[in-house]
Amino acid sequence: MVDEPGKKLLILLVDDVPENIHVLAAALKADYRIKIAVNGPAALDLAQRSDRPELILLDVMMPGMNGIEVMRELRSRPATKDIPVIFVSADSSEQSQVAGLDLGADDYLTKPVVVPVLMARVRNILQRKCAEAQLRLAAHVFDHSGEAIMITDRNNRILQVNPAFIRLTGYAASEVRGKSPSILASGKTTPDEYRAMWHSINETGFWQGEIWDRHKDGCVYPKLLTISVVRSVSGSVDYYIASFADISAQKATEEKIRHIAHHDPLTDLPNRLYLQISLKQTMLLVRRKEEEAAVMFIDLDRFKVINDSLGHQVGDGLLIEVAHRLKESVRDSDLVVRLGGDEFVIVLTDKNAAHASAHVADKILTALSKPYLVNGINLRTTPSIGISLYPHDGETIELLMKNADTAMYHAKAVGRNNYQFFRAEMKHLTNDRLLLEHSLHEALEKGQFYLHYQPQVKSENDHVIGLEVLLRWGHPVLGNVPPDQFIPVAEEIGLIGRLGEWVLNTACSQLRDWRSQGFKDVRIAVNLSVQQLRQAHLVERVASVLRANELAGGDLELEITESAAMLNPEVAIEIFNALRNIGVELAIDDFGTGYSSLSYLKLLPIQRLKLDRTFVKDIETDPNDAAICSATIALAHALGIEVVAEGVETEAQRDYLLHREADIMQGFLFAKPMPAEAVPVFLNSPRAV
Ligand SMILES: Nc1nc2c(ncn2[C@@H]2O[C@@H]3COP(=O)(O)O[C@H]4[C@@H](O)[C@H](n5cnc6c(=O)[nH]c(N)nc65)O[C@@H]4COP(=O)(O)O[C@H]3[C@H]2O)c(=O)[nH]1
Repeated sequence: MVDEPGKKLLILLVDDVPENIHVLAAALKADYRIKIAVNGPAALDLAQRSDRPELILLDVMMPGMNGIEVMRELRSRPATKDIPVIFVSADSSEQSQVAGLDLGADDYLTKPVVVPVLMARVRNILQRKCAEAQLRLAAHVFDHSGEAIMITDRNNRILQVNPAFIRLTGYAASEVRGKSPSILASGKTTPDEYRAMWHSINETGFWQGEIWDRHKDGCVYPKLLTISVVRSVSGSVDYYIASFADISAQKATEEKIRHIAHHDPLTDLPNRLYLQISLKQTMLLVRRKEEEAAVMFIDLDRFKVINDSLGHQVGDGLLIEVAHRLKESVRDSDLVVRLGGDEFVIVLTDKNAAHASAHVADKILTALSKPYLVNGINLRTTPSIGISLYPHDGETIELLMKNADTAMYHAKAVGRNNYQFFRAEMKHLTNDRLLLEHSLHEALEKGQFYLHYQPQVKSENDHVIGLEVLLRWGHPVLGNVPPDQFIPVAEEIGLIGRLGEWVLNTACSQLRDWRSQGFKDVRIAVNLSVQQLRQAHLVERVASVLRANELAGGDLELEITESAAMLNPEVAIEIFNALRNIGVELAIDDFGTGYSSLSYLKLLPIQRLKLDRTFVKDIETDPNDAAICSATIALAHALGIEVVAEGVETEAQRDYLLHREADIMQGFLFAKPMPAEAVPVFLNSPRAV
């Protein structure tokens, strides 16, 4: 029986004499709800209804079933056995009172009832019953609480613990009774933390917080602990009540959420948010230890091309492997972060961060340039790395990141697959790149592109047999932007497909013009980007352009760089075969700079290899380059493929290549790339027989 606030307690009056009932009801009705029964059976019936009385005033002498019998019946029934009963009887003998109390009555009143006495007895019994009910409830809560509860005395010795405590700590009650709660301590909570806890308990009578305890089996676990003080009326401490719950699961969830917030889901590397937090700490630490930090920005060269042409799954697989290789290239204490896309950042600290980061950059260049096998596809990529140093290149995170990014762009601009330290004069570069991207988008519509043609001659007789088509961009502000600079950007921003198509259309229509002017024997050689190679219906598009300009397949040679062909050799073989089926000739460009696999080279249905001009350049002075040229020519001839030597500038180079039987030559020695209108003049000149 626990008081329900606002609801009066119910008393059942049992008496066969209406006057008696009247007296009792008049006395009690102001403070209690009243129900009346005029005989025993009616009393029993009302006593076990759901609206059960909290107290019964029971007359002893009644006709039929007397009060004693009613009492016995009440005590025998589970629903009514605990209802307090006061006997009200005209029999004031001691014997009768004792008999009634023996039967289990809670009190005994004699008639005529003295109202104040009646009121006091009723109040006392109800208060006592209420207190008992509350105690029962508290005991139930103590025994069945999911939280461990521990009661200690004023000296903080354990008095009582509940079953949840036993479950949670592993200790039996008998093992802890009389002991200090420090038996549970793990050693992980510091003396300072305990001091703060006791300060709060003594000052406010309450403390709540997380501490680490040790289970009896030795496991350490976190718990949320609440301690409150129970004081006596005089204010002195009687007890401390501690309740606690194991929050390992909650902690694990929190940890998981923190991990998700701070990590990149694809590679599981820390993310940008984590980098911000960690870099701040690194900067403080480095300053204290008088060291330096390096922030290395790493971007994969032409990742977009791989992603767009081979699909996101392959792109994702590549990023996971790159993340793995980056981790392998640094010490455990260095931080490797994925910013997003193909951008990674490494932060390392050292007494000499420039030296350390150069060493790491070298390792990364080697590690990331090795071949990848993703979803059964052989891939190659290289990184461009920009490095900024703290405190030298910036005192804030923003500046360090910006400068490393600028240095990375510089690494890209000077040819990719290298690393660059930030230098103040690089700052203008980022703006240039943004301007370049922006301008490229509108360059086609604004008609800023045009073509140049560079003759290719047969080595043995200088006959012009072909013209390489070279794209030019004349920007009103930037001037003539070299294709080496804008073509990679066009690839990255996804413009190369449209641009390549424009080149093919324009060059084919130009060749038709020349054909109509009587130049029958030259073909054109058009460069094809890796993205075009993967374009849907490439072969149909090429066929349709040829048809539209009344050209045969053999009038067109398509040049694909070695690295583009080897990006996915199986696909390249398939597309090359389809192009061969419509008669188009095929050449591998920049041969020697990539990583051709000979087994694939044999399978590619190509007619020509173009020996890269970097080898031709030093052919007379560098024995390595000379050896590469000779070997390439021999290899190509063994496979029945012609060799075009690029960048021939001197007679000596020409003689050397002629001697090594290079089939075709191209270079400034014969002619520089020229506008379309200069071509007929050149073709008619006595040199180009
Ligand atoms: N130093 C020297 N250079 C010589 C000599 N003879 C020719 N060259 C240059 O060598 C490059 C030959 O083109 P590439 O290897 O296909 O290399 C090309 C090609 O990869 C790319 N490119 C040009 N036009 C296009 C195009 O329409 N589509 C695509 N996808 N790429 C293109 O841009 C690259 C650079 O083109 P360019 O700057 O026009 O540079 C041209 C040409 O001007 C020489 O004797 N000495």
